[in-house]
Amino acid sequence: MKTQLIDGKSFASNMTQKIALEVKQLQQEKNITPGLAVILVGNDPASEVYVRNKTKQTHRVGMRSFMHLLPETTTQEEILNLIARLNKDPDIHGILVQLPLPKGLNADTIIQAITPHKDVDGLTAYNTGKLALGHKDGFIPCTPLGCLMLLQKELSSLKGLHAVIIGASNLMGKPMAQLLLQEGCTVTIAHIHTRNPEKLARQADILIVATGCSELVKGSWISEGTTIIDVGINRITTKDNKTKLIGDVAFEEVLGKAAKITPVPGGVGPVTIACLLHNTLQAARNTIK
Ligand SMILES: Nc1nc2c(c(=O)[nH]1)N[C@@H](CN(C=O)c1ccc(C(=O)N[C@@H](CCC(=O)O)C(=O)O)cc1)CN2
Ligand SMILES: [Mg+2]
Repeated sequence: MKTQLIDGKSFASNMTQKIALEVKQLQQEKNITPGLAVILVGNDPASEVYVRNKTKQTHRVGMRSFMHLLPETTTQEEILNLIARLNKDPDIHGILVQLPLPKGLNADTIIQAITPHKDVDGLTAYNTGKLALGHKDGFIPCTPLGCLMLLQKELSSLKGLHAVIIGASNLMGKPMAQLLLQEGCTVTIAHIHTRNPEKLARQADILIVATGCSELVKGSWISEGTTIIDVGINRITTKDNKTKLIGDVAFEEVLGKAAKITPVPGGVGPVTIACLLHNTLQAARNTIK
């Protein structure tokens, strides 16, 4: 079987082109320019790359970007005060706190301080509850939303398919399960305590991997014809001292077995950012009376 690559980069580029047109229309018709505030605390190099990409894409679609780069020593109270100000600022339609936060800060308390109608990461209890109830008017976390869009494009129907998700985080695994359940998939979530995850993976029509463990999923875990969404982005140093990005799936080993797979880089990552812009546009539109 020839494994087809799922091109997230071009999917994201199509999405952002459409969003840019819609931003222009919103400005012309309603005099509203969507504004996104991003809070980055500390100097995590990967987070710095993602936040830079977010800013670049925000400008590219014609939105305003408000960057808050805070030192590692910033206190919980200072971050909560900043969020309280951003919650009230009418120029800001979306607020996100880049994760992970430095040790000593309580990420949950900080995220829950974001007003739900500006929570474009979809991580507050309000938006999590909306998703669980199947309400369509909440914000859906960007990575699982992107994965769903890619699956809908690649597969004619998701109904009845067995989706196995490896990883149960609030950012990815849990919302992904809710979304696929609503699409009519039979969903299995595997996590750190799951026995024999390879056995579950072999039963998957769709396998979604978001663990942060480089190449955890081996070729022997994959049955012929599975569609794989690899959410992992792991930076490794090669023997010749170069940095390389690899996924949570041993890519070379699954070629020839999987029907389709998202590459790393160029798979899920770019679509995550496009979904952030999609949610920010929605947040701005929601302010129209
Ligand atoms: N508050 C949030 N924090 C984090 C999220 C999130 O959705 N909200 N997700 C990830 C990081 N992330 C976005 O924030 C993200 C990761 C990777 C990419 C991306 O475009 N990756 C490229 C490679 C880029 C590179 O490292 O060179 C690719 O896969 O092709 C976008 C967004 C954790 N934190
Ligand atoms: Mg990718």
